[in-house]
Amino acid sequence: MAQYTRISGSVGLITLKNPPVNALSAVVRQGIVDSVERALGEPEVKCLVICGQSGKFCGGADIREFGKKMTGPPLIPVFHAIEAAAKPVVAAIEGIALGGGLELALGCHYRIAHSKAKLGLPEVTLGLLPAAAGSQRLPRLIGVPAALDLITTGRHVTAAEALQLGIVDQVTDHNTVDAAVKFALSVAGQSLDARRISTFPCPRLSNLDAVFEAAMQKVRQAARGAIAPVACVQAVRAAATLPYAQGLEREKELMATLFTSGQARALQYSFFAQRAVGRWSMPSGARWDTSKPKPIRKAAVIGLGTMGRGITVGLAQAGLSVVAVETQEKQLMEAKQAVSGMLERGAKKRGVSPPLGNISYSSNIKTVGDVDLVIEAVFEDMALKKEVFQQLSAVCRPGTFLCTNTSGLDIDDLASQTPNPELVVGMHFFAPAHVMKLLEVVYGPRSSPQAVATAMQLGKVIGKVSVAVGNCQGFVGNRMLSPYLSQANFLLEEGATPEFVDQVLEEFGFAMGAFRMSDLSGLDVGWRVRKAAGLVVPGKPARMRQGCRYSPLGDLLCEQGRFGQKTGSGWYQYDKPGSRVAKPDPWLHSFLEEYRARHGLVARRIDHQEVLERCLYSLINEGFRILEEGIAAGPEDIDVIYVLGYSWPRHRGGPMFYADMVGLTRVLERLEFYHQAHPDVPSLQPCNLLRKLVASGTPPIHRWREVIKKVHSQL
Ligand SMILES: CCCCCCC[C@H](O)CC(=O)SCCNC(=O)CCNC(=O)[C@H](O)C(C)(C)COP(=O)([O-])OP(=O)([O-])OC[C@H]1O[C@@H](n2cnc3c(N)ncnc32)[C@H](O)[C@@H]1OP(=O)([O-])[O-]
Ligand SMILES: NC(=O)c1ccc[n+]([C@@H]2O[C@H](COP(=O)([O-])OP(=O)(O)OC[C@H]3O[C@@H](n4cnc5c(N)ncnc54)[C@H](O)[C@@H]3O)[C@@H](O)[C@H]2O)c1
Repeated sequence: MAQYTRISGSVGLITLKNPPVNALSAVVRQGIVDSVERALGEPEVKCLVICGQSGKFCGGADIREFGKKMTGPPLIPVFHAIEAAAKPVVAAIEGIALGGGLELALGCHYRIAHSKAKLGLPEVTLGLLPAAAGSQRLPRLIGVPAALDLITTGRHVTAAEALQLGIVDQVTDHNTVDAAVKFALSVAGQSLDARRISTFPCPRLSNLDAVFEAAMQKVRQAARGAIAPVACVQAVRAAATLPYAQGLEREKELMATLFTSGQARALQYSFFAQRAVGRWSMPSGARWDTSKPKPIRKAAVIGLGTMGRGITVGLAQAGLSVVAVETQEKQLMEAKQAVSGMLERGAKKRGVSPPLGNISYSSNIKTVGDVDLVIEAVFEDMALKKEVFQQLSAVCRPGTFLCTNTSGLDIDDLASQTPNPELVVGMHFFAPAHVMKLLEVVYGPRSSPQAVATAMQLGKVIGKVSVAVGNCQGFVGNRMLSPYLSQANFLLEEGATPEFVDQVLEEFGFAMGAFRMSDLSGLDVGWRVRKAAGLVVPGKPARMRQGCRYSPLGDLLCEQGRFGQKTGSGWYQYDKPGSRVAKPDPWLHSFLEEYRARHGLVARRIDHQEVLERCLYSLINEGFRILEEGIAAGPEDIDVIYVLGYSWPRHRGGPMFYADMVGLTRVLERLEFYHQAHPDVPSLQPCNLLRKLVASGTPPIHRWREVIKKVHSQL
């Protein structure tokens, strides 16, 4: 609702009330209409202030209303009525003014923001554009280049930047509503002619075509097939080239296409999924709302290689004390330098001082005796990790949580090295650990709910989206990647090239195809894992292992010292070791031809559809297995992991959402088809849960949990 009160006799105060973010639901919109009408009708009222309750101005349109039948007054006429008012209307912006919230403020005559407020038009991140006249008013207020930046990226700006850009008129450190009331009284009675943004001409640009061409090129490159950023550029172009009323028509037209698009559905699903994963549960029945985390003030990181350094930076930046341990003196010195550099660069960007003093470095594991939680990040070697866990158990005080950053080793096996296995969980970060948003929190059968809650909470403190998952080889993300990569390899054996497979996957929206990604992460990583699993055995018949089809292509490349970017060659060639520009490699093509000839394989023409279906559907099938086994609680968990950790295109929601969009019947049919053609590839055999979902009438994704529950109760 919107509450109307009178302040100091002559100020009408409208307070938006719709927790948690005062979104503009039908009731709130109606409340604004009624309150504005009332205030304008009261002769004693000289000016109006609009604010939001609980220190939040407004989070925009109510996203939960999208997709339902629209009721209540539409936003544009509401904002026009405010702008047309003969009494000054001032927006008092505390906390947030996002999307429709900022558009509401732009409809007001003045805007006063608290210094801690964040403003922005993030509609593009939901597959939309600011269609309550935001795309038309903002360029008129701050000019085309700045408006293009804000609208196409959806980034939030601070109050200070908003003031600099001209979005707000004043910033205050004090009570914003008081400041707005005072301000409103000071301008009451003055002409409002120069305050109605819709009447402003859009600031002229001499190089208009060039600016829009550059903007379009930029969004097309970054968007990887997303349609909303393109529509945002088109809408701003309309503001720059058309009168306001016609610009609004164009905005409406563009929004109509976006509003019902699959991409908008996917992005909005993704928005809610990222919030839903915080409400985790374990098969034991333990849940986020019944498990209390322990506060973590001091943490230790063991092993300061690629991952340990990033984790140390993340913890220190969040204000925690960190003991950083590395046994190799040379590595320790290098790590100290690298960590300090990362902290300094990060601090410079944010205009704060680097928290260098939060970290103490040591080569002695005994220095971690007084920490609350340890994150181990030594080499991916079970024997070494077990030794480290035994040492930790001896030196840490009772109750210290012991976490491992292993990429996929058995958490339970590690926990068994300690007298308190309930304190052990996986905290699986993604490289670079201080940048990537995803954290897989892995619980073993003996991990306590408090250990899970603590790791989830710590993830939140350091700015991650944490997803709780069960213990299995590779956990959720890497486990699903395995059949995807296998299919990519099989396709090469059957006639494709790395360039073609990558092109198809990149056109789908991945930042990198399977082979470019493998070259970046290092082919030796998987090789080591396969060796440890007994799959790389010289002299064994090549294309079968443990009764299943196996492609030794990656192993053969590693035997040649081709580890990817780091060695200057892998699936592609690079100018020099460490170079990032992948070029097709004629050597690799002849190597593939020789390989096929040696194994009696005849290269055939493979089309886009086959590449996409075999890579994606095998990955999705593994996702269904993970749900069936209860390793992930719901499809949202898997989708968040893939969007945030594996560059799955956000506008496609995630693998499980994509399966829902394609249609489960179709996914099942195609898997059956491919499995028939490749009976020695078990990952193509449709899993039971997928069959059950299809058999139960292919319910939409938000109802899968009901079927999953039934499957679990039958186990
Ligand atoms: C043809 C039709 C024409 C339409 C006209 C277009 C109008 C306009 O241009 C479109 C929009 O405004 S589009 C909108 C543009 N606005 C945006 O894109 C802003 C989106 N919101 C955010 O970015 C963040 O939530 C905040 C930064 C606001 C708060 O962050 P934080 O403090 O970390 O908190 P948190 O954990 O993130 O959220 C807490 C709870 O609030 C919930 N909720 C939040 N916003 C909601 C909303 N608008 N609605 C509903 N619910 C919303 C959220 O789901 C969660 O509840 P859950 O039960 O746990 O799921
Ligand atoms: N690199 C990635 O992309 C990535 C991503 C997620 C998880 N992981 C996992 O994180 C862990 C670390 O990987 P990384 O890539 O940072 O490895 P890395 O080789 O870069 O670093 C490992 C570090 O551990 C140190 N170390 C070894 N034994 C030690 C001991 N007993 N005490 C203290 N330090 C010791 C080594 O000197 C080295 O500096 C592995 O388990 C890996 O699987 C890696």
